[in-house]
Amino acid sequence: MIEVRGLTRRYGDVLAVDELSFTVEPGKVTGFLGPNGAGKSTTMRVVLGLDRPTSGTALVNGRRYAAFAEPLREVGALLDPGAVHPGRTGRGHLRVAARANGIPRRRVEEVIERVGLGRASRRRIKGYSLGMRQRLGIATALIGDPGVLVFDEPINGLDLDGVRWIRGLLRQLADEGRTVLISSHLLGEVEQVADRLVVIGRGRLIADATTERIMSGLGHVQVRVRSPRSDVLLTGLRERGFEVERVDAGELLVDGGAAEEVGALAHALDVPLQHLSEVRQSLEDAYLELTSGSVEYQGHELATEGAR
Ligand SMILES: Nc1ncnc2c1ncn2[C@@H]1O[C@H](COP(=O)(O)OP(=O)(O)OP(=O)(O)O)[C@@H](O)[C@H]1O
Repeated sequence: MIEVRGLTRRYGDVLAVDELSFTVEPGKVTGFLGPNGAGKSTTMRVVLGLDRPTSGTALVNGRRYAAFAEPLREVGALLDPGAVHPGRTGRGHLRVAARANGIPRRRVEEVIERVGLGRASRRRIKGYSLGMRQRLGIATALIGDPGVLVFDEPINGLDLDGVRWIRGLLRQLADEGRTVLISSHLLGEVEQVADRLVVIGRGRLIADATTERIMSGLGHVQVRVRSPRSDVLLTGLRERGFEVERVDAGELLVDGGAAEEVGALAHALDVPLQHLSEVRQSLEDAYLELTSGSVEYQGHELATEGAR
């Protein structure tokens, strides 16, 4: 389990993380979402003991990272897959990591197998593709068989095969009862694999709930309607509290209702319709709007879920 409580991190004038609190539970994949600069990496670095909080705490299994005598056995991290010695082979890199942490050498072969690095593990890292570097980074994270995993942007930049593979692996790791936290700046990357989402913007918590709940709160629906008597319909809709925008002489865009309601009202007013449809804003657009802070987007619906 990871518990972030009232975490604040300032860099001079920049408030990178602002009073952030959330919990990452075992047995689930939790997506940590927010646009570039939202504070995800900073939060993860504090969790991993690589940065100090200005105030607040970040605990792994109830303790600060620095308190662990053998941290790789508690928490595995993928932060920067480029930060490896390019002249070493993948296997050599894993052996160094194992030796430095008192981990038996057989684990090296086990993790090579698990991430599907195979024969590539005998080649020098400088010749690795991004996907292979990512697999090596994950193998390194898994070497101590930790119960908690923290992966910063593990899906970013992978090809379709790589994305499928990593989603499958994340699911397995959670099903084994591990705590899995993955960051991303794209909703589309994590919506399929994450059970829960913690969404942040400008260092602050925006939403913390199941993926299903957050997805159903996103995506703004409008009704597009065309009628030769659109002025009558416009008046009728406004009288009933709908927000209506006139697109042109015959076409209206209606907020806050479903197509059936608009159709039923048109029928009641004896207004003929030439077109009636629902238009849903793309989820990615809705998410960007939510995180940009430009709109208070269904704030209550998306607020932190009490019951888990
Ligand atoms: N060492 C640092 N010194 C100064 N400012 C920093 C430092 N690290 C991060 N920041 C700033 O803190 C803010 C949050 O950055 P952070 O990297 O945590 O965001 P992020 O959500 O991980 O974004 P990205 O997806 O781009 O990695 C940004 O404004 C960033 O410029």
